[in-house]
Amino acid sequence: MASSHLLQCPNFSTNLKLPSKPTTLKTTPSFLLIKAASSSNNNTSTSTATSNNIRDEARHQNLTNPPQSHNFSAKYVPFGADPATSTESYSLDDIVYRSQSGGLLDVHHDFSALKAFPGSYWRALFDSRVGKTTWPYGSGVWSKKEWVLPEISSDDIVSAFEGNSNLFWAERFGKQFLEMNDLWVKHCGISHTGSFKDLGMTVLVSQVNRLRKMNKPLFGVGCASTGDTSAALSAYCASAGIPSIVFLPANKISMAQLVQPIANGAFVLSIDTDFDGCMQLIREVTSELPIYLANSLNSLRLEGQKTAAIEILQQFDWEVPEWVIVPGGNLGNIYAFYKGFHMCKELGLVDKIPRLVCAQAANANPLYLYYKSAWKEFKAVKANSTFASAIQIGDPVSIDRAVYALKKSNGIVEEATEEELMDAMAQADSTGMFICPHTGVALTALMKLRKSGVIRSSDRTVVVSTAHGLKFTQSKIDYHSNNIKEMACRYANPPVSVAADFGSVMDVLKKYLSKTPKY
Ligand SMILES: Cc1ncc(COP(=O)(O)O)c(C=O)c1O
Ligand SMILES: N[C@@H](CCOP(=O)(O)O)C(=O)O
Repeated sequence: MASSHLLQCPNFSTNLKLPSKPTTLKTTPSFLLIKAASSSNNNTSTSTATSNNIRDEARHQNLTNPPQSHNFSAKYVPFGADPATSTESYSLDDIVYRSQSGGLLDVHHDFSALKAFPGSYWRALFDSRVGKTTWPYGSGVWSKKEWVLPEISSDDIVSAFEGNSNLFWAERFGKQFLEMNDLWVKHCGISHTGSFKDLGMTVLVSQVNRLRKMNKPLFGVGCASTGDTSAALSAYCASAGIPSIVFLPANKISMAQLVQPIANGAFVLSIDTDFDGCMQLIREVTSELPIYLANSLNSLRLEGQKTAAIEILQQFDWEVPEWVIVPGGNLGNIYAFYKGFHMCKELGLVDKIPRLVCAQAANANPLYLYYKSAWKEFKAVKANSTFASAIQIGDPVSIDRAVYALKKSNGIVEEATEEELMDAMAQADSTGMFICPHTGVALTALMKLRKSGVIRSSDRTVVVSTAHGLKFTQSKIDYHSNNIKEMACRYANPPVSVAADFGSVMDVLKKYLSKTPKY
């Protein structure tokens, strides 16, 4: 074994000498490309010393100063299988979504290789990459590349520098409505296509890019969607020049969501069914045609989504919050959060994981009903219409993953009626946020758990906001116009129509000032 690791710093001209057994790394090395690097791609045009963009720069660094090789790797294994006894596994370069028994798959990382480096090393490495433009590590997802897709070449990555999303201190909302002073909202929807799906899609489309360069028979990528997966898929595919095909339930997604894949040049099928119907169809189609499946049934997606959990810990300087609340539909994301937290604990970055809460709309609540039956019997439901339209899902593909995550994290499932979720959204907006109805579902869960005393006033709590409110303006317009049947719209704030003359405007303002409490 060599006596030292020579790790090449991408941004600085000096090489860092690290001890051969990196057990304690007290100072932040400034940094370390632990090279991820099978260069199986055929895209390695030999760059000269003059680098003219960040991708070329990364390629040039690798050619001129080959970084320390490593043996990090990942493969597909059947979800929930005991690694000690199961022999079934697949390369990530295989096109496979299900195990032999028809069950889910999981991406399994070689923990023994990752564990050769202590938690302090990983914390310092991840921290060193935040806020940079270095390809591809400036992305919040690819800053954790060794834990995501360790073997992909940086050249094959399709990224919009996603992640690194705002962890917002909800000071006024916490104080005013919940008597909490340590409430945070992780704004995953303030993102390239306006939802957390970007985190998973950069990984999936990057892998497809690699597979196509390997001449695997893949014409394009397809998904069923309630509007956010399709937006992310079409944007990342368009950026890489890969065809995308999206199946959308007709008249069940917002205009803003519908126009995203249209604008990005996807082949859009508007199908007269619900999301579960579209999901069934895309599964059948992708087993017949050379179209790669991009829904979270494909476990690659969750590898990207799990980085939001790591990012939360990082943003708290590696302190672990008590609670993390996630709205759930197809149920991949709740497992992705569990996986991110679990990896941080297993690899010594933190010493515990938060308790997870999965929040569902009462109109589409199969997980909630299952939880309430003490996990006795799962029954898919017919999902009814909900303002939280992106989680109008009755037969979630990741049900087993969600149950696993909740059991392992001492988790809870809550639900929100239409009135509760819309009121919660309006309340949050009235304190300066502009959230989506799904975040309203998560906030309702928080309100209920505060009321019952399960979540205490001082508990550090993170609510995951999954999409941008601007995608769901029609629901806000309906609410603030008092235009929703059988809903009181208690926090509606409709505009006042007034004639265009000084007297009328003054009358209206005087009335307003006399009624409004002074701050
Ligand atoms: C905005 C939004 N929030 C929450 C979810 C739920 O995520 P998951 O399907 O992973 O449970 C989805 C998609 O389903 C979504 O688009
Ligand atoms: N909300 C999702 C539903 C599909 O979920 P996925 O994570 O399995 O792709 C969407 O926006 O389509």
